[in-house]
Amino acid sequence: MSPPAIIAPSILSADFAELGRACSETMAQGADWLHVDIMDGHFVPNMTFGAPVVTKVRPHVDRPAGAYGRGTFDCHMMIAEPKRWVRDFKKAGCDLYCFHYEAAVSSTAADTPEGTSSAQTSPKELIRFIHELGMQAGIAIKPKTSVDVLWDILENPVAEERPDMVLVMTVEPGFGGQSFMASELPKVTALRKRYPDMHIEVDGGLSEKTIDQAADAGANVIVAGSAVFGAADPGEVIRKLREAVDSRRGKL
Ligand SMILES: O=C(CO)[C@@H](O)[C@H](O)COP(=O)(O)O
Ligand SMILES: [Fe+2]
Repeated sequence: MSPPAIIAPSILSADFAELGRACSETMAQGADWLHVDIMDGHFVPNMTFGAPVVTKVRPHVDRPAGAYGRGTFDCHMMIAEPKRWVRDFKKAGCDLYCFHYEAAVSSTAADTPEGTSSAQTSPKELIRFIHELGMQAGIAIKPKTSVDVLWDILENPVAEERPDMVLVMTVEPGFGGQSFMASELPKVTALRKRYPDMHIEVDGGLSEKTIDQAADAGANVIVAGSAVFGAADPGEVIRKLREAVDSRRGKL
């Protein structure tokens, strides 16, 4: 049976002037995780914030012990140098560090604040590093990236080098409020068929209108920004997203 629904509102659509309060309120309305979009203006044509903001927001949300518990900070790293920021985000309170496959395979040497090189890292080395620091590791793919790039990474016999979650983007990364791309769902279907127990996250354009398609394909971690933060009753939206996923468990 596929894992239960995890609803992860994207705080990109929250009021940044009230970020701590927005996070604690969303959790009280029934969210499981908080999805934290980190954008660097290079990997995507937009910027958000870095580890210092995560450090300040983190204490507003309780985090019970154990992986994937309520209050998990699911950091979606839309950044050109994913290896460079792993330590900072760990210190800031990130629980799940989800980097982009495209960034990992194309990142080039650069100096870190410690003066060491963050030269090109293979996805498996990056996953191992994230695990060594005690975080869960996710790997994300953009719409133009084939799901086929993931098979070798997922089939790695070394457990520490395998991701805990795959994120299939259902919009081009960079902005909230875009239209859902159903064209990406065959990737989810293929992943769910091979990996019944794995967390598969979808991100971009998820709402009460699009959740049925995503849930049918087998997604269980649902990111929703504008649909939750723009709703008159965010708790009701979270409840409906959860129900759509959980009602399909065991039928996929
Ligand atoms: O990563 C991203 C965008 O790049 C997302 O997490 C969006 O923030 C989701 O927003 P909605 O499409 O749900 O409004
Ligand atoms: Fe995201």
